[in-house]
Parts: sequence; C-alpha cells; structure tokens
Amino acid sequence: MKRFIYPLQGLRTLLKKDRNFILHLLAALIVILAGLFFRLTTLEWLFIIIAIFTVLVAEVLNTSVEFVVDLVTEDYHELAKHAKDTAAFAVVLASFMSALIGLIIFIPYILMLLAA
Ligand SMILES: Nc1ncnc2c1ncn2[C@@H]1O[C@H](COP(=O)(O)OP(=O)(O)OP(=O)(O)O)[C@@H](O)[C@H]1O
Repeated sequence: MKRFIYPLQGLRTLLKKDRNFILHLLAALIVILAGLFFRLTTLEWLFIIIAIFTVLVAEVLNTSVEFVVDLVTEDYHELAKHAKDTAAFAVVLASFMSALIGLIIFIPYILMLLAA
C-alpha cells in the first residue's frame, strides 16, 4: 500500500504548492476536450497523451528539484541557481515539444472547421 500512499501524498503536495502543475492539468483538460470535439484518430491521441504526460512529469521533477535545493540551502548559491534554472528549462523543452505536437495535430482540424 505504501507504494501508492506516498506517491498520492506527493500528488497532494503538488496540488497544494505547485500552481504551475494545476495550470498544466487545466491545459491538459482543455486539450482532451478539444480532442473529443475534433474526434482525433488513435495515432493522434497517442501523441497527445505523450505530450500531456511529458509536460506533467517535467513539471513534477522541476518541483522536486526546487524542494531539494530549498532543503539544502536558503542562502543564495550559484549551484542552487543552476539546479533550479536547468530543471525549469526541462519544463520549457517539454512544453515546446507539446506545443508543436498540438499545433501539428489541431491546426488542420481548425482550418477545416473554419472552411466548413
Ligand atoms: N538558493 C538560491 N540560490 C540562487 N538562486 C536561487 C536560489 N533559489 C532560487 N534561485 C533563483 O530564483 C529563481 C526562482 O526560484 P524559485 O524557487 O522561486 O522557483 P521558480 O523558478 O519561481 O519556480 P516556481 O514558480 O515553480 O516556484 C530560480 O529559478 C533561481 O534562478
């Protein structure tokens, strides 16, 4: 049971302390609703699922790095800055990939909707 309880406590911490995680969840919900509206193909859903979870995992790991850095030091430290900034860049990379996937999948559907 502990294998599930501790990760669920992690989820509770994220929901309480990580505003960006909640924003990513809301964005995922909007994308899923759009996917249902446009009746995406199975292959398109697979890419959307990969995009959503890659961003969420990156955000969770970024928050985890922030917790560890804050645990190690509350003082200004160049290495603390590097750790936080590089972890944050992982989220930027994942978000950029997901935005590209979203544009490639949804733009044709949006154009078809506008042309109809
Ligand atoms: N101990 C530290 N030493 C040096 N720089 C730090 C330190 N803590 C934070 N920073 C710098 O300040 C920035 C903001 O840090 P903070 O901990 O508020 O995270 P954040 O990037 O705002 O993320 P979030 O919005 O998820 O909290 C970091 O990206 C980093 O550049």
